[in-house]
Parts: sequence; structure tokens; C-alpha cells
Amino acid sequence: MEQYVIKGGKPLYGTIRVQGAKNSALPILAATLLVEGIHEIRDVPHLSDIDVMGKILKALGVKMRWDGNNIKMETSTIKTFRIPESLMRQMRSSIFLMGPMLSRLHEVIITPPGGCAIGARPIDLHLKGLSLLGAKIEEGDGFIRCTATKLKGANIHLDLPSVGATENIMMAAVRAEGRTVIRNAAREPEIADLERFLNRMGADVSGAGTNTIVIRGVRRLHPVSYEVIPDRIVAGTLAAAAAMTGGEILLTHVVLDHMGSTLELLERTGTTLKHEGDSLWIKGIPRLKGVGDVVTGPYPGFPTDMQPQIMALLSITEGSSIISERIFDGRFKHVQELVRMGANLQPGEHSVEIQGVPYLKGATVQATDLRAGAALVIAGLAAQGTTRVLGLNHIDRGYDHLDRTLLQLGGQIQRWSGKVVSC
Ligand SMILES: CC(=O)N[C@H]1[C@@H](OP(=O)(O)OP(=O)(O)OC[C@H]2O[C@@H](n3ccc(=O)[nH]c3=O)[C@H](O)[C@@H]2O)O[C@H](CO)[C@@H](O)[C@@H]1O
Ligand SMILES: C=C(OP(=O)(O)O)C(=O)O
Repeated sequence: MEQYVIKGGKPLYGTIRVQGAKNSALPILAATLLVEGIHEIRDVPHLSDIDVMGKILKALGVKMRWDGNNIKMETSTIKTFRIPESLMRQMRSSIFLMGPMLSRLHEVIITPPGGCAIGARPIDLHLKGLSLLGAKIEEGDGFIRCTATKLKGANIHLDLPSVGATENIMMAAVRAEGRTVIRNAAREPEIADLERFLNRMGADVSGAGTNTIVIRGVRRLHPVSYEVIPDRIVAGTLAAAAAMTGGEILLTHVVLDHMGSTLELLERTGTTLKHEGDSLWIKGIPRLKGVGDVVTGPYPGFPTDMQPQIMALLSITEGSSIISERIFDGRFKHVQELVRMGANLQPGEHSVEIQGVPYLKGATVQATDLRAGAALVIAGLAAQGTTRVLGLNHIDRGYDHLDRTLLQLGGQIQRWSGKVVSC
């Protein structure tokens, strides 16, 4: 069984350039479908989710070619409006195809998307938004058919600031007739990145980054070359790893403004941070401090995608902390794995109490989702002894060769593809 074998206890040192953002690249790749022609998307990380998006686009008729971290794609020929179920199921982000396909082809047939097991992830807000733009939605035996001869601008209030629903509606609305206003929109930096991309293609979108986004429909769009923003969650994960191993690293290609709540939390633990331009320097101290309450929330709140990694870090601080998860209802599966490593964690329904212990011990642990996997890897780097992390398919969804990145920082980590290694 594939696994990371990590020999812990060695501080991380060195410099790393942070990869491009998964959560920007995925909707932007889907958005290229809006217009025919040759697009180039740059700084795309090599991830299994990106591979799945590529397979879906190819199944629809798009031609794609990687060149390093750039993807060239020719979107002129789309031969079907049906997304294969086997691919739909492989990730949540397959849902992003809905808006652009509806806009371009006037019809799209999907099945419910897959994704990490971190709680119920309905798509009602996506469907409500598209139907307010004039789409007819038919839900059948395991499929959803969405049709619209013409999309028309509308006033859409989201009951929750859903990232994906905001992005799907933006993509569907760029060529709708008239003006669309999304209220209670999500404000994540990846939404502003999608806005920039759409506007480069000739769209008229404003307000991304605030809770009201205005989209004025345009007739024509054109293909572009575009570079996605750096991944703030990968940057946060590496920063946490440096802090909890007592190391000292420099991250380059970082947008500090996107990381406010994560950096503020790291500072509360006693981690030293310095920044200049797009670089962030992180230095841990021998024993970090507990921080009291941490509550996840929509941006600019503390990101749910950093919650497991910060739990790993707080588990070896001096003092106590409480993490409350407010975005997903099932995102505590890493708790029992961290407990195996010696963490003192008391889970409640929506929160976990953490009593810091002096150190974690190596163990064999299972990644159950992407960020749970990242948390276990960084816990293993800080732990005494050897940690084996199983479930690498989850980690590969969001980290571009995490083992190579950590090796470059002096971490002792190896990817084992062979038979199970005895403990
Ligand atoms: C590819 C991508 O960008 N993924 C991110 C995106 O996921 P995603 O876009 O799926 O997350 P959402 O912001 O939509 O989800 C937030 C909350 O809204 C609920 N909800 C969402 C849609 C809907 O139609 N109905 C509904 O009830 C969800 O169950 C969840 O409780 O934002 C999440 C929250 O920051 C991040 O963890 C994911 O990394
Ligand atoms: C939950 C995540 O992603 P996705 O929405 O792609 O499942 C994540 O990136 O942590």
C-alpha cells in the first residue's frame, strides 16, 4: 500500500517557491470552456484533481497539452454536453463545468459530484443560482440535466457564502443577457482570481473580494494566457510544518494579504514571521504556545482548509486551545489519527479541545481527506520516531509532490509504493 514514511524530529530549513493554487486553477480551467480558441493557463500544479479536470475536458472534446507547469488547451470542438459519471464522482470540482457548459452549449448533464469525506456538501445553491438565471433543472435517477436557450441576468442572494456556487454563477452569468448581482457572495481570493481571468477574456465582472459581485453580460469573449495565484493553503501548511519542527524556512511566491488569519494565528503561537514583497520567512521556537479559541469561517476568517494542519501544530504547544469547525460538519476525521500519535484531543460535536503535549510519537496513520493527510504528514515531521501515512491519493489531490518539497527542506520523508513495511 502506498505510504509516506517519515522519520520525525528534524527541523525544516531552506527555501521553497509555493505552487499555484488548486482552488484557482480548477474553476479557471473549467471557465476556458466559455469560449473557443487556444488558452494557456500558467503555474498549474501537478495534482490528481487537475488530472481529473483534464480528463473531463478531454472527454468533452478539448485538446490539452502540459508544458512544465503550463497547460495549453484548444476548446473549439466540444462534442458532448454529458460529463461521464465515473469522472464526475472523482472530485467535487467537477461541478464547476456546469456554469460554463450551460453558457456555451445551453445544456449540461451531470451526476452528483464526488469529493473528500468532510461532511454533507449539497449543490442546492449552485442549482438555485443557475435556475434564477433562467436554466431549467431536471433531476432524474442519479443525474441532473440543466438547459437554457437563453440565460438572463438576475438578482441572486446566496443563503450561505458558498465559494463554488459563487464561482459557478459568475461563469454562467458572463454571457447572460443583462446584469447579474450575487449578494452574500463568498470573498475568497480564488474568486477574485476567477474575476481577473474572466475580465481578461473580455467579461465585465466587478466586486469579487466583497460580498456583492456584479456581472454585466457581454456578447463576446476571447481566449487568453493567464497565471493563477499562489496557493495560500499550501503556503500555510509549509509554514505550520516549519513552526512545529522548530525550523526556519523562506517561502517565495506568496501573497501575504491572502494569508492574514493563518499568519495571525501562527504569531499567537509564538512563531516568528517576517515578510518582504512576495516572500515570507518563518522561524519556530523550541515550544510553541496554545492559543485559546480558533474558529473556522468564510474568508477572511480562519480557513477550514488549514484547520487539520493547525490542530496538528496546536497538539504539541504548551497550554490549551479549542478549534471549532463552522464550515463543514464532518471535518474532524484526523482527530483519532492524531490521538494515535499521542495528541491529547477531546472532540465535541463541532469543536475539539486540545491540551498540548510535549511531543508526538510516530505511528501508522490513515489520511481520510486532503488536509487531514497534510496534517498527519506535518505531525510526522515533528514527531519522535517513524510515522507512516496511508491514503496518499487524498494528499495528491492538493499538494504537488509534497515529499519532494519537504525533502528539499531537509525533511526525512520517502514515498513507498511497494508492499506494506512492517513497523
Ligand atoms: C475547489 C474549491 O474551491 N474548494 C474549496 C471550496 O469548496 P466548496 O465550494 O465546495 O465550498 P462551499 O463554500 O460551497 O461550502 C461552504 C458550505 O456551504 C455548504 N453548501 C455549499 C454549496 C451548496 O450548494 N449548498 C451548501 O449548503 C457546504 O456544505 C459547506 O458547509 O470552499 C471550501 C470552503 O472554503 C474549501 O474548503 C474548499 O477547498
Ligand atoms: C476541501 C478541499 O477541496 P475540494 O473542495 O476540492 O474538496 C480542500 O482543498 O481542502
